[in-house]
Amino acid sequence: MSRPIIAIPADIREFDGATWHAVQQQYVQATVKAAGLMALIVPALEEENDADAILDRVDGLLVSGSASNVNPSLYGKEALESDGPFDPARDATSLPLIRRAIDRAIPMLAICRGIQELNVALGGTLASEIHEQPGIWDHRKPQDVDRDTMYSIRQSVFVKDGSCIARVIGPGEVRVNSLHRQAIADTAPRLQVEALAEDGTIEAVSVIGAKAFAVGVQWHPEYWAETDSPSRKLFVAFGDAVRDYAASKERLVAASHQQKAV
Ligand SMILES: N[C@@H](CCC(=O)NCCCC(=O)O)C(=O)O
Repeated sequence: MSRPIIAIPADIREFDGATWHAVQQQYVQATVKAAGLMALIVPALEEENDADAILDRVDGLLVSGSASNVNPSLYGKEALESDGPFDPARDATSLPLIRRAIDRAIPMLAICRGIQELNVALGGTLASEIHEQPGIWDHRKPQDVDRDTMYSIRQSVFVKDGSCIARVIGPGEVRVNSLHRQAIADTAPRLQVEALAEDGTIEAVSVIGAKAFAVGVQWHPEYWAETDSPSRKLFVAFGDAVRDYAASKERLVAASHQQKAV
């Protein structure tokens, strides 16, 4: 069987005087090297999206991080300039893909902005500038440092016993990186909280009743997926779920061909 393929929704970025559909290398690298899959970058379209047309052709969905923020209008709040930068095309592409992947039991891993999109897609809300709240740490990415330092593992989160993530990386304390200004405020009804930071920030969720791997993490397992054990385990588990889905799809196709041949 050839490598299963996962969809990664792109961001819209502007550089060199042009508009680009972009995904950071670390997500593709972790997909190929740690999860053992192939990645398909999905253009970010503000209109004319067709989530099912994409999902018909892949075996999983990886929703990546991004410096842009989900537009607050998508969770019932007024969008202030200070809530930016925004990426409406990314929002319009990711949220339908997330909802349809869950409906169709297609494996999904959502990272950082991705867990925030997952929460909003299922009816939850986000809090901005969480470091300004009393008792909440500064989870933002360190400034003016090299990328390895920016993504350095520097925070403890506590994985709930019996959770989906606990079955992958074990319950209890795990060390992770942290690069976000927003976080889940009201958890969507269909999500269960799976890990918390010491300051109470929600760091991981899973979809209640999901028929496939459907997990979101606020940290960045992709960045150290080849060297950090919990990061690698997450990507291997995602890869295994995608391979199972691809194999079941192949069985269905073979069975329908057999039926036609009779
Ligand atoms: N914008 C959201 C999500 C943060 C996120 O995905 N961070 C990844 C960092 C990407 C980069 O800046 O290179 C938030 O701030 O909460």
